[in-house]
Amino acid sequence: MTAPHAISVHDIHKRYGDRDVLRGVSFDVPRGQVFALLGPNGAGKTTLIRILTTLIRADSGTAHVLGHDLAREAPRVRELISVTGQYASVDEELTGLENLVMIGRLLGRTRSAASERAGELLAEFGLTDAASRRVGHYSGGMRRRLDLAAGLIDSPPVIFLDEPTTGMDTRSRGALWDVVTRLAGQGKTVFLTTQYLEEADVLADRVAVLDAGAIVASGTAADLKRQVGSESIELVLDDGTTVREVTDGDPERVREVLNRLHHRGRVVRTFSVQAPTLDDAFLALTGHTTTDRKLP
Ligand SMILES: Nc1ncnc2c1ncn2[C@@H]1O[C@H](COP(=O)(O)OP(=O)(O)OP(=O)(O)O)[C@@H](O)[C@H]1O
Repeated sequence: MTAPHAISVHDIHKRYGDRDVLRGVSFDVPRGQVFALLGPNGAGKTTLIRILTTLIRADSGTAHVLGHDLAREAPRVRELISVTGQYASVDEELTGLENLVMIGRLLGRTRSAASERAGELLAEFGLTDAASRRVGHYSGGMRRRLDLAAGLIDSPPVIFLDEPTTGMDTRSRGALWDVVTRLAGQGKTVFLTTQYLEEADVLADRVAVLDAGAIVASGTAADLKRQVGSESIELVLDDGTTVREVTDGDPERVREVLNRLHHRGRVVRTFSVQAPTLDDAFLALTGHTTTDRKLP
């Protein structure tokens, strides 16, 4: 028998009132991979994480973590996972070190074992210098890293991160990306949700795109980018309107866009070349942008 996948999701449905938030979601995450669920606000990402971490139940469908059925073996699943949400859950009144020691003690470690593990994690997450500072004085990025460290005291094999870098500046985002890369290097399976195409591209072995509760595309980031195109141009016209087009680095396609605007008598004020955004991906994959479609 082959070893079960780290995460296996089959035909999950979830409805709130008359709103179908998840509409038959299925995918597998092999062990030791980083999997990114990419989608805009309200797509259903947090709802799916809450289901997979046993906080809420799906209306129908099945899901397994390392072969354990979420519906029948929730306590076992909880031993195998850690989950870090969008809001830090550590105590602001305590120092970083005190927070981790306290959680270690709650998990049944002796004081010296808890301190030792806390020291290891603080070092691993670049927080040693801030160990004896109160968390209330940490930056958002430092808190998020401490929060993630708090979930890793017992070194669970499967790690869920809900939008781990939303609202972070570029430096904190880079620091968190390093942490995720290191966890993957240790053989952990990481499931993360994100609104950033670039984040999925940098971190994930496989990406699934969630749109209004359904997976509309999945594959490697390279597969996805092939469908989306590698480059877009953004033009601001003299009346202030913005035009974006995927051009894939092809000068001919840039010329076509400029000619078209010229024939329509439009004057281009500025011109920039950009990597595709989540909006470009959505437009290419679904025919609509992230904002022009509401849930059914
Ligand atoms: N407990 C709830 N009761 C009713 N509706 C809910 C509940 N939780 C989520 N929803 C709705 O389900 C939809 C999906 O929400 P969800 O939080 O899963 O999206 P998301 O992709 O994580 O977005 P975000 O990036 O905003 O967290 C939203 O329209 C939300 O309003």
